Amino acid sequence: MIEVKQLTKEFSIAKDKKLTVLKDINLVIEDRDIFGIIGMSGAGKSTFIRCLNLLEKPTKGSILIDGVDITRKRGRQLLILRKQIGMIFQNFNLLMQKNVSRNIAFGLEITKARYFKIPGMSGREYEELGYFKKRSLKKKEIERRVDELLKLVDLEDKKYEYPSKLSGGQRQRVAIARALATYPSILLCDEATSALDSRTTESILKLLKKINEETGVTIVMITHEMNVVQKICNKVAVLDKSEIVASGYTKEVFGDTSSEIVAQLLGGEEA
Ligand SMILES: Nc1ncnc2c1ncn2[C@@H]1O[C@H](COP(=O)(O)OP(=O)(O)OP(=O)(O)O)[C@@H](O)[C@H]1O
Repeated sequence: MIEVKQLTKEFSIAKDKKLTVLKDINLVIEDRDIFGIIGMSGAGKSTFIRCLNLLEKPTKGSILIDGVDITRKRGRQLLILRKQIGMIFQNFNLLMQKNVSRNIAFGLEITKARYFKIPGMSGREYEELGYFKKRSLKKKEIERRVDELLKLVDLEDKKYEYPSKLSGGQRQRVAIARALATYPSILLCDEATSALDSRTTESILKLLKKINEETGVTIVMITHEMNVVQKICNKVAVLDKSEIVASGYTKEVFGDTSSEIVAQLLGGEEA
């Protein structure tokens, strides 16, 4: 569970001048939710999602993941916590000089085995596998995980292909596999389907839903595409001028005809 408490983010924009981008945000995202964050351009969506994995440091407030306040962690503890959060982006951010298999393996190769938290594995099993040791994963272990992920995202036939030879949808599948490689419990999606056509968007959403159901990963997505939220988000929060103005089950939030901002968003009047 993610609990966001009184989160405020200010940017210094000039001497003695601050811009408040997030103001006193309170939000609970439950395990296995597919949670959408929507709002007009400039509302603070990107800043919010970047605060969730501490790419931006909150000015005030706390972010608790399973009860642990990540804003207070430093060094090795922060590294371990960060492994619980994967992220995908609008422009995929793949390493163009590496093939699909190496892109997916990248996070596994640079992470010490003890930073992994494999779901369902007991302490004893970890010990037997040497997961408490300082070593990196063995080549064979990495290959096994890469193959598992290729199967999950349905790209087994592209294992040795380079990103330049892939379609946008295939690139996003590689990015999803890479983000999930270290067994995160949370996947953040930053406008993950905005660069894709409607058919490809559909197939990526289907994949995300399948992954959510099969692995139990919690998904938090920011998007300006209302149809995306309607298709897969069970819950949604509306950000308007730095504040959460509505949140709850998608059907209820979108069904609230008295909300001007919801009407604007659904009417496609996004700037
Ligand atoms: N590093 C920064 N320094 C100063 N201002 C910033 C910084 N990052 C974002 N902002 C400002 O914060 C506000 C919110 O930006 P943010 O990117 O979070 O909004 P958004 O809802 O994601 O918008 P969009 O949908 O257009 O991407 C904007 O006014 C933006 O200019």
